[in-house]
Order: sequence, then C-alpha cells, then structure tokens
Amino acid sequence: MDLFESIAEKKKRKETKENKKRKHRKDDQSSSDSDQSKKSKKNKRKVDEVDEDFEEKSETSSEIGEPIVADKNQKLKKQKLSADSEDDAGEVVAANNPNAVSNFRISEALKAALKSKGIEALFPIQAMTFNTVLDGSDLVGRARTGQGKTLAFVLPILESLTNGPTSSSRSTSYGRSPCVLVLLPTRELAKQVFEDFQFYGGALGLKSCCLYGQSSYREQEFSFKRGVDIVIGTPGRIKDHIERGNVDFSSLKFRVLDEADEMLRMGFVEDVELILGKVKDTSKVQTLLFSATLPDWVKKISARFLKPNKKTADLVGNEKMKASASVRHIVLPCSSAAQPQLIPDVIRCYSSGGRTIIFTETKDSASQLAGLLPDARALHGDIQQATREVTLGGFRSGKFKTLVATNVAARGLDINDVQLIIQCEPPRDVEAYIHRSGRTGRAGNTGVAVMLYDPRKSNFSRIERESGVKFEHITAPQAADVAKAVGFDAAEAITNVSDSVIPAFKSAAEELLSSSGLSAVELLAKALAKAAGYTELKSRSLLTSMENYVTVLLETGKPIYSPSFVYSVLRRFLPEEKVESVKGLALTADGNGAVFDLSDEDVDSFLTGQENAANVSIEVLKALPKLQVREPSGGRFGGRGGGRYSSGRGGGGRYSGGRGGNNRFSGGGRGGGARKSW
Ligand SMILES: Nc1ncnc2c1ncn2[C@@H]1O[C@H](COP(=O)(O)OP(=O)(O)OP(=O)(O)O)[C@@H](O)[C@H]1O
Repeated sequence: MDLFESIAEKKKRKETKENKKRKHRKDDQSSSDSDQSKKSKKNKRKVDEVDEDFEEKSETSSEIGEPIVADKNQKLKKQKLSADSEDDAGEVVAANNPNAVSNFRISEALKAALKSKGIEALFPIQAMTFNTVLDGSDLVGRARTGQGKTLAFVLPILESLTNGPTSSSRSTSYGRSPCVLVLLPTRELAKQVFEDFQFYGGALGLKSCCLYGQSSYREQEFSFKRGVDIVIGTPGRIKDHIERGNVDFSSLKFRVLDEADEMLRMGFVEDVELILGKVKDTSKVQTLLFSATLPDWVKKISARFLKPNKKTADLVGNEKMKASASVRHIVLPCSSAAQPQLIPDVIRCYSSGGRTIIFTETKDSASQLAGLLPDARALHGDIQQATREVTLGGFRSGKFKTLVATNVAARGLDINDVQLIIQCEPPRDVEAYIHRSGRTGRAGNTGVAVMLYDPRKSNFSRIERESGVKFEHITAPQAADVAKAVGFDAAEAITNVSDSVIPAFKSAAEELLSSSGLSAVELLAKALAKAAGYTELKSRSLLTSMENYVTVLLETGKPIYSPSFVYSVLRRFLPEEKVESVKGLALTADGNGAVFDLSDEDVDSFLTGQENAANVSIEVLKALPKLQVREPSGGRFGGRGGGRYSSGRGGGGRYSGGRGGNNRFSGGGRGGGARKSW
C-alpha cells in the first residue's frame, strides 16, 4: 500500500476489494464462514490466477540427492476463468493446467476433499514431488515459505497408503502400529499439520493423532491402544511415549521431518535421531525432509537418514532471493524505547486492516510488548499450553489482530489474512528472518515485513546479503502518513453512523461549533482523529523514531572518526546535561558528519549554540543520510557491544522518508549475542 495514496484512491481500492469479496462470496455460497472457507477463497483466487512457467531450477542441494527437474515444457496458460461458471472452470483448469489435481494419481475421495477446500490444482512443489514420493523415493524438498510444502508430503503419503505401493502391506487391525511419523519443531505447527492429516486422511479412513507437550497422555495412549495410522508431533512427547512403551515405530513406512533444518539443529537432533532410529529395516521406510531453508550443514546430517538414491526438489536453488518474493521487505530505524509508541502507527499504516505478527527475541519482551499494545496477545514457550492454544485460536478467528511472539511462531504457521510482520530487531540468523517474514505473503497473496533496527547497535547487512532481500528503507510514519492511512476508515465509520443520532446530537454540535472558535472542517478533522483513536499526533525523529524528537546533522568541515569527537565538539558550546541528552548518535557514511536526535525543546539551544563554535554547523534533517554500519565484533554475528564503524557497506538503500522525499541512508543490523530461548 502506498502510504501517500489519497483517500479517494483508497476508497476506490476498498470498493474493488469489496467487489472481489462479493464475487468470491457468490462463488462460495455453500461454504460456512469458517477460517477454512476463507482459505478456500484464497485457494480459489490461486486457481483463477494460476499462471506458472515451470523453469528448470538450478540445484544447489544436488549433493543431497538426484535433482527432480520439472518438465521443461510444462507451461501453464493464463487461466481466464469466469468465476460464476465454477464447474466449467474446473474442467477448464483440468484441460489446460498440467498441475490440475485430475492429472495426478489422486483418488476421487481425496480429490473431493481438496475441492471442498477450493484446491483444484497443485502448487509447483507439490506437482514436482508427488510422483517421486508416491513411487517410493526418499526426498529433500525446498520451496519458499507459503508455497504448500505441507500438502507436498500429505497427499502422496495418503495416496500411497490407500491406493499405492504401501497400501497392500498396511495393517488395518485394531491396535495397529503407526505407519507414518511426522516430526515438527513446535506444538502449534504439529497441531496445524495434524489438522491437514486428520481432514484429508479422514476422507480416506485413516486415523491420525497429535503428540506434543502439556497435552493429555491418556487420550494419546487410547489412540495407540485403538490403533493409529499417522503420528504427528514434537520430538519431546514422542520420545516420552517410546520410553513408556506406548508406541512401536519399528514398522514405519514414512518418516517426515518438516522444517527439517530446525529439526536437525542442536537441541533437536539427538531426540530426532533416537526416534527415527526405532525403525527396524530402514530399506523399507521412506524419509522426506522439507523446509524453506536448507543451510549447507543440513546436507551432512540429513545423509544419516536418507537413502543414497534420494531425490531433491529445490524451487529456490541458486536464486539470490531466498525469502518470499510476494512480501515487501522494509527496514525502519527505531530505538527500543520508541517501539511501543511507534508500532501501533506502523500497524495502522501497513496492516491493511488484517492481522499482524510481531516477533521479539525473548519471551519477556514478547510479554512486555503485548501488554503495551492495544488488541495484542503474547505467544511464547513460557505460556501454559492451554493458554497458547486459546491465544492462537483467538488470533486465527480474529478475536484480536496482533500477536506478539518469539520464534515459536516463526516457522510454518499458516494463518489467514496476516498482512504485516514486524520484527523488533534483526534476528540472530537469516533462516529466522526468512521464516518470520514468510508468515505473510502466502499462497499467492502479498504482505509486508517491517524490521526495526537501532542504527547504533544493529547490522542487517548480513541478512540482506544471505537472504537476497533488497530492503526498502523508510523512517517512522509521521502524522500526515497516519492520517492518510486511517482517515478513510474513520470517515467511513462516521458516514456509517445512523442519521437517527443527528437530532439528539445536533444542539451539542451547534454549541461546539459556536463556542470552539474552530471551523466545521477543523472540528470534523478532530472528530475523524478521535474516531481513528487519536487525541494528538506527535512528530517523530528520523533516527530513533522517538516522539517529540528531531534528527539533526552536525558537521565540522573535516572528517569525523568517532562519536567521542562529536561529544567533545558539543561540549565546547553546550552544558553537560544538554550534551548528555543527545540520542542515537551515528556517523554518516561519508565520514563528514554525525546525526543524532534532540528533543524539540532543546533544538534552539543547539542551533543558537553553534554560533559560538568555529566551523560547527548543525541543521535539522528532513531525511536521513547514508549512515555508517556498525560491524559486529566477533562470533557468528558479533557481540552487541564493541564493533567498528565502516562506511555503510550493507543495507544502503533509498527510502521514502517520513516527511516524503527520497533520500539515501544505509541500514545497520543487530550484532548477535547468545541464542535466545523461545
Ligand atoms: N494446491 C494448492 N492450491 C491452493 N492453496 C494451497 C495449495 N496447497 C496449499 N495451499 C495453501 O497454501 C497455504 C500455505 O501452505 P503451507 O503452510 O503448506 O506452506 P509451506 O510451504 O509449508 O509454508 P512454510 O514454509 O511457511 O511452512 C495454506 O493455506 C494451504 O492451505
């Protein structure tokens, strides 16, 4: 959304969106207004908009196994489908679209289940790997976030068990042992994948169960006693059941590691290895690994679990862009103190009225920030499981629109209408950035990912380099931006108030008009601001996004090599307490200046004071210049302290400043620090 879109343009955009929704509602009248049917609307959009050229992707992970190459000639023509001829549309999809479900060995029951979700064609990763899995190969699959990797293993496994190679040897007796095991890194993701297996597997008469911490052992033990086909869960609880002798994984036919790189990381790999090792004859089990990120180190470890003739399907390959290509990747300079005031404005300007997920590095900061933000809840590992489930359920159903989470929500979670991701600081590693920003812009939708950073402490150039993202640089939304973003909705809210209120409020309105000394337009502007939740609008600085601060540039006519020199210059003509009040001091990339924030009431003393200091110039900035990036000092991502300055190597980019105008400044990125627990 262009921040500077006029209200009229926004009205037009909203009407177009409403018309589209009405059109989808017409097509989708049968579906109940559940999250699933919202997904089917999204899926339907996907089918209507299918227009994929299959190119052969160069394989980076060919060492992991023989690459699967899509049929070079598979070209899908643009589907111009009229929404009201739904059945014809289905035939049209089948005739022209090689990815149409009917072109794959998928049973009628499973086709019907897919159709009920609005799925009539497979996504590329699914189409590329379906036959490989159904025909019995081990597989490593990589596709960007939100590209349908879950069904890429769900569908062929279910078909194999009911109509394919493993159907004849599958037990259907009471008390049977499971033949499929799916391991995931978090409870929420385990529940989400379980729901897919329960829905699609249930359509084929298969039983699934979900195992994760702080859930009832008894129910799980009953499932095992009755017999279950598919077990989905997190390693800790699965290991517990093995140690209690409740479940026998010796005759598994499928082992799946979803978010495989996370599952093979320190802290999981030992349990994963113990669990997968329960299979008696590994020649009889198919092992599938999927993730949007597969760092080089995964190849070595995964070789322990995969057969020599394993296959690879890699839709990311050598492409520079590893993160979601349907997301706007934005960086915004902001001190941690300014975040609670800034974030509500970023949400108003960039969430398009949808859901927002905010990521913090620690559980405490997630809880604290959630407590400071309107309509927000926290999700992290210290929260009781029952509360976590209520929270996530409430977020999915729209009871509240802002979720503040640690990395427990970074991977896999597929939640409808997440329009905005905010990261409070650059994450520890590029994989976290890719997965967090991938909670939006899924299944063909677009989204926005805003990463806040402190120019003095942060360095995101490595994330930019390793993710292939070219960050869009902005500064804090200013009053005019916020008014533009919320003005339309506020105007609509006032327009929608029933005329029946006018007689009751008319005299108060006339009294207000005559006594306020303001014009009708000025009073209405106040009413709009109040309807949007604002009683005042403060300006924000460009460097730290602090309210009632401004950013200034100091130059001395010669190069400036360190912040301490700047403080010594300021002390020549300002009292100590004024010098100490300076915030966020950073050096410009050209080495000739320094920028820092001042409170509004101190600006005059700095500007007049400069006349008493030779060759010193101070000016209030309308936009940030390129800044020097603080290099991490030591370790994989360096420490938070120390660190050298270098002329902005990374992250230099153009940005649309809060007050408009295009200027250049370079980004910073956070130094690392110990791995945070979730
Ligand atoms: N063939 C399809 N047609 C339409 N929608 C689909 C199709 N396959 C999956 N989807 C939808 O796409 C969304 C993303 O799917 P999924 O969560 O499996 O993505 P993913 O690649 O696993 O993402 P991540 O890497 O973040 O885990 C889900 O809402 C799913 O229902």
